[in-house]
Amino acid sequence: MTKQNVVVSDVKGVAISVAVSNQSFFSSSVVPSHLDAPGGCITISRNKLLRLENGGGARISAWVESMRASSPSRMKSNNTSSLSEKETDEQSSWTLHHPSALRMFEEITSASKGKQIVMFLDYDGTLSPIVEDPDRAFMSNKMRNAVRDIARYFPTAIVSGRCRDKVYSFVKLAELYYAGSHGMDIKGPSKCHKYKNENKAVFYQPASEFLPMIDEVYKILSEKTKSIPGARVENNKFCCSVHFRCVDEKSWDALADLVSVVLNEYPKLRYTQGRKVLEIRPTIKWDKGKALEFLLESLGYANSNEVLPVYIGDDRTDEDAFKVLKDRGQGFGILVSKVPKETSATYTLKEPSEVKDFLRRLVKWKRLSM
Ligand SMILES: O=P(O)(O)OC[C@H]1O[C@H](O[C@H]2O[C@H](CO)[C@@H](O)[C@H](O)[C@H]2O)[C@H](O)[C@@H](O)[C@@H]1O
Repeated sequence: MTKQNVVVSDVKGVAISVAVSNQSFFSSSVVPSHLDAPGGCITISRNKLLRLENGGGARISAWVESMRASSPSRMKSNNTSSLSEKETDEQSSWTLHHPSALRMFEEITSASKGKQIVMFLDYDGTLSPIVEDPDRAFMSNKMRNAVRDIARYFPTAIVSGRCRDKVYSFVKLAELYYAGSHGMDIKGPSKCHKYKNENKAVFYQPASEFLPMIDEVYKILSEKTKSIPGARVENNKFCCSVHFRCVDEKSWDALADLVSVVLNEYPKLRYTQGRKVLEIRPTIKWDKGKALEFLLESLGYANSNEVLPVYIGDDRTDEDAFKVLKDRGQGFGILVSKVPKETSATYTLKEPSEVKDFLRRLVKWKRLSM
């Protein structure tokens, strides 16, 4: 399989990275059918890309293509009996390369010998199930108890695209670190804590100058998207989310067009894509991966071999953190997904309930080994 990276760039330099393949494992004929698009980039076939480049609305088409790649209406059942032979092969190959973190539990705990595990947890789709209304993405009490227990033994951070206050209002655990707005709003625990290197208050907001701009764009987008039924804009403080989960697919190009026109007026902002959401954010080089590095440094593990970071997340934006771990050759990224995705994570878990099982097992193992 040959693969070539192409960047489709809009007039203001908002770049959409497109991985093109001739006979791609992740070609468009496969991805939209039952997958969320892979982390960090959308993958489409060369023919489709040429059609996009030659067409007048290449930029918008590419946006919509990317949005379609995570369409629920195109998702097939997870029941493997409804998958084609090719898809079943892909599923098996993916499981082989990204085995279950539950199945590889012993490998994970042996790798932690003599090291401090530091736990990083994404929120939506990882601790809480994905639901239509972002204001009702509650985590269960059982999950909260599992996270509370984990934090008793390991420094634990919630790393979310949501604004920090909002994600805190869902998690409600004062003993955790929180990195909201895709890591652009970091704060240490407010409750008494006890880890070896926790001796200073942690607080960092690398995008504070963008606050008025994001607020302005949030107001503009909220107003303009009123014409598109189901569209919803969420103010995440240092970034904002344009949700299209409840927008009819026929209106996606109108929504993409609208967002793109607004972004053209703000060259210091860019967008990335999550699960049925366009994330509008500053162009600064800061993401969940940088937040992970910042937190490790704050905990005294900047260049240390005595730490084993474990990051669990389900979204494309979590790929930045998986990549940091891969590049450091340290710790494990665990992707929450039932279906194959291109990822830098080492292991997988299928859904939030498996995340809970994994956290509980880790706590049990730690208690027994003390
Ligand atoms: O980094 P995360 O904690 O995963 O946050 C990413 C975005 O999550 C939320 O949106 C997603 O979950 C919603 C509730 O389940 C769902 O309705 C939406 O379609 C998903 O994209 C959150 O609302 C966004 O602000 C976050 O950026």
